[in-house]
Amino acid sequence: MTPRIAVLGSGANGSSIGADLTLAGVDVTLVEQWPAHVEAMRATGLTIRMPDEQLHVRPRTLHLCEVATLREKFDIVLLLMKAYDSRWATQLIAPHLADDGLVVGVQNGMTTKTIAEVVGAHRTMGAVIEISSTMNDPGLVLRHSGPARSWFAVGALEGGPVGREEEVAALLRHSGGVEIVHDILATKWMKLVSNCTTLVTTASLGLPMLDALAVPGMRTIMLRSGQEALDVGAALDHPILPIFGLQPADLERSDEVVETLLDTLYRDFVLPGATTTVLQDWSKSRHSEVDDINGTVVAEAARLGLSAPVNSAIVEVAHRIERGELRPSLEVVEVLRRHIGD
Ligand SMILES: NC(=O)C1=CN([C@@H]2O[C@H](COP(=O)(O)OP(=O)(O)OC[C@H]3O[C@@H](n4cnc5c(N)ncnc54)[C@H](OP(=O)(O)O)[C@@H]3O)[C@@H](O)[C@H]2O)C=CC1
Ligand SMILES: CC(C)(CO)C(=O)C(=O)O
Repeated sequence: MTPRIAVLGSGANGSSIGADLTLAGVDVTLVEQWPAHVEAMRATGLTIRMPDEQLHVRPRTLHLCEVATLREKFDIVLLLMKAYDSRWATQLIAPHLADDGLVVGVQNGMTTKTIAEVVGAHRTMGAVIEISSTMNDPGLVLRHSGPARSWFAVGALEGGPVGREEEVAALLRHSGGVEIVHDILATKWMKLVSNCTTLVTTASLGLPMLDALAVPGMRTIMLRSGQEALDVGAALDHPILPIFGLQPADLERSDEVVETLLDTLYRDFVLPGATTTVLQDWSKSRHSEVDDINGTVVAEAARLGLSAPVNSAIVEVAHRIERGELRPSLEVVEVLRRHIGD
């Protein structure tokens, strides 16, 4: 029987993957919380604009409130909501997941265990996603990195559905390169290191990623943030593993890991003018994934009796921005320095 697939959270990345699966003839349904986006996809279709090509598809769509009308169960749910929405989104879809179905957290942040707490480790698959994309208008995604420049990792937790990774990899391969990994938590932590380096740091200046990196003093703050995350990962016994298609030999020098990740991300995935998913949230007046990214490093450091002053400063600044006390701007470089104590 043809597997029934859902993309739960069809924002920038969910829509891109959903469009690729629709074009490939997969039985896929896009479930989405932004009413105007669902209505636009139903009325005129979904457009994915990439640097070298444009896709236009008519996907099957569901408003979140229509999930309750579903009769058949899904075999695989690709969860592409923001990390902070993982628990309730998994609870929402759980009654509509087949007994041997899988929920795959195709997100930033350490969401795999959260998903497993809801549907069980045996129905959970972890994933790392590297697609750079933006969605500002309903029905239209600007995908900066097409399938040839997108990368995923897929892996099961211990006690999870080991051996079924290929079912998920086969789907994601329509959207980019896929590696099956044996230590998904360590692989996701490596992505967290990259995210700590780039996401909230550059967004807090209100600039596209490339411009923010060029601001004097920023590269140092970014690398220090990533290094703290890497150090906390080491204290958690996470090995250094290659992501973004790198090889183990590329990360042999432990003092250069964060810089290599940063340079690889900027070289292979980020286009001029591209803003982070965090700045996209802020520009829509939504809160960001800061607590799932830098906040996770601070929390894990505290649990281990360590400190993470740079990530603490970044969390504090992001919370001030989200409370409306600070605007993302160049002045934030100084604010960050003061919080760090430089
Ligand atoms: N975007 C990127 O470049 C990258 C993102 N990621 C990660 O992928 C995951 C998904 O991110 P991404 O696709 O960017 O997230 P989006 O914010 O685009 O989408 C996530 C969910 O939020 C909803 N949403 C977004 N804006 C609004 C709005 N104005 N009102 C109501 N709902 C809204 C989305 O629907 P809709 O947007 O339709 O409203 C979707 O359901 C995250 O974990 C992210 O960190 C990883 C690599 C790169
Ligand atoms: C592409 C980028 C930097 C932009 O949001 C990102 O979100 C990621 O690498 O996870």
